[in-house]
Amino acid sequence: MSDARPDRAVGEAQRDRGAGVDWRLYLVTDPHLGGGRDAVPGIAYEAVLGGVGVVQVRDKEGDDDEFAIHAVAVAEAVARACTETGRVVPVFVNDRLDVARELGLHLHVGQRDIPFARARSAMPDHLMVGLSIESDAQLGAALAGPGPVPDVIGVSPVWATATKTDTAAALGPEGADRLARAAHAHRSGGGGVREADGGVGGAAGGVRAVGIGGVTPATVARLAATELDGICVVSAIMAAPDPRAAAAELIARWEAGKSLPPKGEPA
Ligand SMILES: Cc1ncc(COP(=O)(O)OP(=O)(O)O)c(N)n1
Ligand SMILES: Cc1ncsc1CCOP(=O)(O)O
Ligand SMILES: [Mg+2]
Repeated sequence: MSDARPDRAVGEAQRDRGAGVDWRLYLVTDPHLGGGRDAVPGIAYEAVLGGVGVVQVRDKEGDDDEFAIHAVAVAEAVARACTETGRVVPVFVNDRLDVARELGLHLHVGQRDIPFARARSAMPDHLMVGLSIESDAQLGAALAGPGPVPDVIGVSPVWATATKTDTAAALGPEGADRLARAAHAHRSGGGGVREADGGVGGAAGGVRAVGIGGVTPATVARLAATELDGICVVSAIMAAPDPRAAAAELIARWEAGKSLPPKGEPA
């Protein structure tokens, strides 16, 4: 029997699947930058101990069976770190709908992957589906309704990056801020994907937004000054000599950036 659920009725509020998630620091894994597939679970474990709140398993090589074995290893490592820290860290699968469904993990899709609406309707209702957004037009289409909207958007790319070169043009922090504001302003059906809650990851309501592409310790502060709920990194953690320390530094810089007064206002 299929896990697919019918789309919610028009006018019905979408459930807030991302409530309670710490969106401030989202790790997307990469086997090459991490020193090979076998090294990735250990890096994800260390990264969660350092403060990563969301993990996405991304591996463009191998078939679905190989990917699934890899994703299970990463998810188990994240679960171990969660047991030790008492945190809850969701694990997303990049691109591969069938693997996400089979393993009961969340899914992230891009504009050139399976269409969001198809992914959403094929995924169990309790699991999140994230979507990459590269432009105002793409965000407008994603929020146009009346169907479900993404649980989180990856605003992509904020800056050009050597990690992924087949991207749209860089949005810059101003573009990322504009898209995050528009995502937060979205209210689905009967009241909103989430109400403004003031919790971890920002006080805004609407659809959550993380910024990806070229985020490093040197650029975090610039994004902390935007409406984004968090930052999303690959190389800043996967290629770091000490992934736990790298994650801790990124979170510390995000928090330090958040405590700075907005531009133009006195401290
Ligand atoms: C959180 C997040 N945002 C954006 C992306 C990029 O997705 P996509 O454009 O589909 O590119 P690939 O990662 O599949 O190469 C992402 N993975 N995660
Ligand atoms: C997966 C992805 N999607 C847009 S940019 C990117 C790669 C980001 O890598 P890095 O954090 O190393 O710049
Ligand atoms: Mg993709």
